[in-house]
Amino acid sequence: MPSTTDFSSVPVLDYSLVCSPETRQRFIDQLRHALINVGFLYLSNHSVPNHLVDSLIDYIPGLFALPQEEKDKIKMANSEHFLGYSKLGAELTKGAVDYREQFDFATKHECRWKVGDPDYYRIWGPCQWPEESLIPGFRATYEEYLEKVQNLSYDFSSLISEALGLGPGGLAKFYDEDRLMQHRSKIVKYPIPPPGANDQGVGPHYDAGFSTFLLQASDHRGLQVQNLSGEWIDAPPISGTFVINFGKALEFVTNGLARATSHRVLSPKGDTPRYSVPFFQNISLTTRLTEEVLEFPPEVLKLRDARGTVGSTDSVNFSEFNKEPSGKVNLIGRIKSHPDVGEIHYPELFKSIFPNGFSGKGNAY
Ligand SMILES: O=C(O)CCC(=O)C(=O)O
Ligand SMILES: [Fe+2]
Repeated sequence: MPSTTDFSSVPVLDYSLVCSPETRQRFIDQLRHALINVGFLYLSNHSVPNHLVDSLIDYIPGLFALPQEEKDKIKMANSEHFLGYSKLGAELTKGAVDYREQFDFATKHECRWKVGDPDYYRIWGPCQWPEESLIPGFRATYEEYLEKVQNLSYDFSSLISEALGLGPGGLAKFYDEDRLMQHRSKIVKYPIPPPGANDQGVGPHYDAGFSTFLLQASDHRGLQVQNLSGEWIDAPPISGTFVINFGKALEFVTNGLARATSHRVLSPKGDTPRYSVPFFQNISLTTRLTEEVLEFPPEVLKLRDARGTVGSTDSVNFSEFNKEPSGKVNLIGRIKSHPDVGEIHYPELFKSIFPNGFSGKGNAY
């Protein structure tokens, strides 16, 4: 049954409340509500400088306007780390084609894999960048942006932990030292679909990790999130904010206290494309979530019970968290989203996921 705490809009939280001892608790209370009952929030007055966000946004149309052969030089199929360019229609959600074009990037990282290590150690590694002379300054701007969002994501993780009654360091054990961590981000273009085509920008899905920091980089509606009764609620762009949502890993380790909320993007209407830049905060590759039990105060658990059960959604999920290390779960997710890349770089795992080869339809994410 849907509960009375069901939401009809996504709450906006003002990060500046955290800075003052008089208002900090108000922020924590709002965050607790968003974590348990919504799974999504907007964050205003955040710590990533506006000028950096604006510079990144300014680069985006030019990035997609690079000559097709330059984009193809850095195609994702080159990369065992699933980093690089995916042309329109190359990605699947639940077996259906997403109508978007994108570049997957990530924070700086040296791949840790060596012979004998598990295959999922190879999922993180260096990015493929477009030729500097064709888009001067883009790489440095985006790298600086990623570093700033990464810092915000760690600060925010402490706030999540506090909001759930674990104290500020309660989630620290899920991250390795910086050298061993990588967080992913991508720059996405949702073009206007041809007349008569369906409007799946990206189909309903959950994110995998702890939290996602989404920059809506153009003034288009399209992002929608599913509430407890299954209705799709709009999350339109609000200038100066990030949309933050929580992923399956956080839901899993908090025993359902934090919600991973299903979301989707409808293709834009009008005559200009929609752009967005999600940042996915990862957790340690080697963590096995079933081995990490967290203890929550009873008053926090009561709030989860008051929420009631979450109705079924038509989202895909990351059900393997109950048996595999986090890196392996992510690798399986990447292969399902990008089967062509998976088949090249992880042929054995690809075969176990798609025993009859990939038909273009079926059980993909
Ligand atoms: O483009 C957006 O607004 C959201 C994208 C998204 O949910 C994702 O890539 O996981
Ligand atoms: Fe998402």
